[in-house]
Amino acid sequence: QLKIGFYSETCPEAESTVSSVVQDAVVSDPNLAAVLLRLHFHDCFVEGCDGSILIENGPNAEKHAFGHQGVGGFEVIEKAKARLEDACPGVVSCADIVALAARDAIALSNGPSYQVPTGRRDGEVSNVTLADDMPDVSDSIQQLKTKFLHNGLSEKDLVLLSAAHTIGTTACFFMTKRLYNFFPGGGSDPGINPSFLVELKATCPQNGDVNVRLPIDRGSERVFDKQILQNIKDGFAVLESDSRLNDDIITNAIIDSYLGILSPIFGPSFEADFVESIVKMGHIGVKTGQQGHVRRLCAAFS
Ligand code: HEM
Ligand SMILES: [Ca+2]
Ligand SMILES: [Ca+2]
Repeated sequence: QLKIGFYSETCPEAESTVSSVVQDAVVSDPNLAAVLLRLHFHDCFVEGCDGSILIENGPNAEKHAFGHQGVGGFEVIEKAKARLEDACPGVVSCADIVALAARDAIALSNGPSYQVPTGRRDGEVSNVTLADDMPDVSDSIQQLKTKFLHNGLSEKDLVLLSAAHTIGTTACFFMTKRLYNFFPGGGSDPGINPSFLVELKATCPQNGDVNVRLPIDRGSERVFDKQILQNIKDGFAVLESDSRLNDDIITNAIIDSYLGILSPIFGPSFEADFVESIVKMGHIGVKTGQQGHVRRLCAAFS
């Protein structure tokens, strides 16, 4: 139902406007690339890619859900929306702006460029309980697979989309359990490479400041590349959920396929397959045609 260039007649400058707003934002704060990419994931996984996460309708708004902890980039989306309301009022949906911004963020991080099918309409619900099934860092590999499958995404999509952690940072908040309380009696995740464990504990000491941030892809936090997969394989994953991809023969083999371990010459392309997966993610539960509406302000239903 979505199509590439949906706005080519109704708002020809739609995509270039989003690109220029995202570019300005990332130049002034490089980490916004990661933030915008994450925002697209969190939007799509709750009620579909419909801008539901952008709504600010009080303490029970979806955006305040625990599962959305740390999500941001709202001001960038709202700025692009304001420019587009000036240029072509009531035409470009907030849901599409989120999807386009994620694409631009990847390109600005030296990742693959791709075309985004557009034509999403904005959703009309927002409730904190709707995000209860968001994937969690502490989920088992089985839970992660199930949550992705519920959104029409395969094990391969799970691996490729988790590799979005090739850019960005996490707060120590998400590390505490993994470093100090992994088992009921305490202790750390045995999946962490011992030399890395020392490093992680130094950055996130027990009872330390949980707001301290560290790169998720060790040594490559600003570049969109497949280093994250090598790090995961070697026990250098920072996020617990990424490390869980090692726990399963299928996801393990998928990681290996991109690292050229199974077939050094004829292996699949990480970049090309990532693009396929993120475009697929961008189709989750989309509203098109007469469904939903196009908001005037991304944070409000009207
Ligand atoms: C598989 C399930 C996933 C889990 C459990 C998960 C969890 C997390 C957590 C806990 C953080 C740190 C947040 C913070 O401290 O601010 C994070 C960051 C991030 N996630 Fe995920 N994530 C998952 C999948 C994805 C997917 C599918 C994408 C995009 C396609 C994505 C993109 C990102 C990005 C880019 C960041 C860095 C954000 C920043 O620098 O502020 N994640 N994720
Ligand atoms: Ca949504
Ligand atoms: Ca990287």
